[in-house]
Amino acid sequence: MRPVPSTPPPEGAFTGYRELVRFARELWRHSPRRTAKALAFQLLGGVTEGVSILLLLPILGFLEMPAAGGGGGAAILVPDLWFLPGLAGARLEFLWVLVALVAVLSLLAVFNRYRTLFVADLLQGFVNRVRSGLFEALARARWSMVAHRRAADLNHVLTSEIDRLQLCAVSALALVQLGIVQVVYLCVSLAISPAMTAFAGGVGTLVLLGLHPLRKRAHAFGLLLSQNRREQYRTVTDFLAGMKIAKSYNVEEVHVARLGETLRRVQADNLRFNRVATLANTGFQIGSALALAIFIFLAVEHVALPLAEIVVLLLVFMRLAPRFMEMQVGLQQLLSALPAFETTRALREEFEAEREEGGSGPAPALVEVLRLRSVSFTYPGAEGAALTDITFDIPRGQVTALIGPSGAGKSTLVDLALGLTEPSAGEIRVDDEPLSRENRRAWRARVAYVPQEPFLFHASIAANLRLAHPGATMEELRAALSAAQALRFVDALPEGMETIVGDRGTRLSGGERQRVALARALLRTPDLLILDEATSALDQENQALVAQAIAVARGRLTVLMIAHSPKMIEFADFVVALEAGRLKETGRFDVLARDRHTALGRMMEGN
Ligand SMILES: Nc1ncnc2c1ncn2[C@@H]1O[C@H](COP(=O)(O)OP(=O)(O)OP(=O)(O)O)[C@@H](O)[C@H]1O
Repeated sequence: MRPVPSTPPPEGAFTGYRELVRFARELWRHSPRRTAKALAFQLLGGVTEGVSILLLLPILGFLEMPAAGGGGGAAILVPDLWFLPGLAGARLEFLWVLVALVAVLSLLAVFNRYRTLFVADLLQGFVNRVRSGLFEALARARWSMVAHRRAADLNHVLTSEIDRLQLCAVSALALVQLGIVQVVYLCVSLAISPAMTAFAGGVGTLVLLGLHPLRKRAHAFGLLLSQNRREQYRTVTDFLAGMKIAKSYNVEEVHVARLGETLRRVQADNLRFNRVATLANTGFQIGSALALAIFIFLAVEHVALPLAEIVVLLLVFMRLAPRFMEMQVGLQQLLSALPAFETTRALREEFEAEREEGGSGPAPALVEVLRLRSVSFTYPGAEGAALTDITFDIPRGQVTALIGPSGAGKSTLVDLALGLTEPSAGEIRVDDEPLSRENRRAWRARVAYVPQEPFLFHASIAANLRLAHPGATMEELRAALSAAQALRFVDALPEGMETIVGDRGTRLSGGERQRVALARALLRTPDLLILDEATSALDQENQALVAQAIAVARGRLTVLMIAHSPKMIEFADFVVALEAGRLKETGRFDVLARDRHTALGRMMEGN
């Protein structure tokens, strides 16, 4: 199938050079001392590479004057050049010159190896720092800021986009060295013939300036590449997350086709970009061949330089010309990778602006009651409020059941009580202390949460439990498992507590996962235990057992649980019923359940 290129990103002002400056500043800030050392190495590398060509001068001089000095064996005369003061006309043993050449080039090779290792380590450190900086900013950002982002997009920036930064940094340092080598070559060639140097330098500079539109295209291509890669990540992540569903519906091919389409688009974009880039390269090669011919003509016919100097100038020119092209290619490469830096930087700034404060101060302690007062909440970008004017109390040591139809706002309310999000209006108070930006993180340390679909890490059951309490003893782990009605099944596993639960806990059944997650929450001995339909995957018998476990802890444990089944609701002390984001009724379970005019009463009666 013929690849179809993507629609280019909307034409905006070219920002590539500004980004380049920002990138250079960021690289410098990473480690000024080591970056300065790397630049010094590049300088030294550039100078030595440039100067090594000077060694050719005496050898070429020998070619021109082999018999100079007569009968003295293989010796050469040093030509009269300003950068070899006092040596003009001196006799040098040919063999020694060759030895010096080998020695210098060997030293250069050793130095280059050291420099390569140093620069690679510096750049890896830089990339690591950017990656961990972004990861940290993401980890510390407020939940509401992170929740609406697609995991695939974050994964894309944290992995693929940041990997492209390495290319940015390598290209930037290579450009610095290229620039230095270029200057050295220009100096060498200036010493030999200022006129010819002006000619070569002028042609190169004009070509570089003329190729600006191509650099602009490279930058636009970089933006496209970011878009395409993000699409690839979305396709792959969606497929992996829903592989079971895809297989059960026999729609694997849809995902394969979607990825294929993205990959073909990437290929088409690359082809389109490479066509333009290589066209410039070809043009440049033809142009430089033409310039070279003019150069030789001028050197021979008008400037009448000696043969050795013409040969050196030719060498210099033939090294200078492709380097202008290399500079262009390097700049293109850098500009096409720079959008990755911009994406990373912008995302990090966004997260840092939404950094969650607090956490180090004392957490508000739940002594008597958690109060919700006129709480409303609207999701960012949503038209209507998910919760409106909710007021009720969650008394300490009691079990409060949150009930209501799907979409009533139960999970939204749980996120607020958990301190993950903040009310758009109204407030939540732990006793008399309002939950605020400053203490919300610290409050979460006192809350344990068991979600609808509990997440277990790919580790042992013991390691998963110790996330909640790293220093817990084996006895404490067993007690928590026992309270969550999970000890019996864990003991029956061949490796018991050391059993690895698989990716996201897939080696356990849904009910087993929920009970391990409940044990993890209990291990924390929280002020508030929040269960988001945490018993939904349990059978009747286990539901009753968990309900019993929670009932036993009544008085010690404050529980807020989203519940649907009457089995779970009936052991609650208080019930809060929501409907369409509003409080429908609230009160003691026994009072509401007895009243046929209440939603709970009708629900329990129908049971
Ligand atoms: N991230 C979100 N962005 C925008 N709207 C949302 C978001 N999450 C939930 N909503 C909306 O807020 C309302 C309440 O949703 P919520 O998940 O709290 O309901 P729920 O009572 O927990 O439902 P269920 O019992 O089905 O889980 C719904 O109308 C839902 O569409």
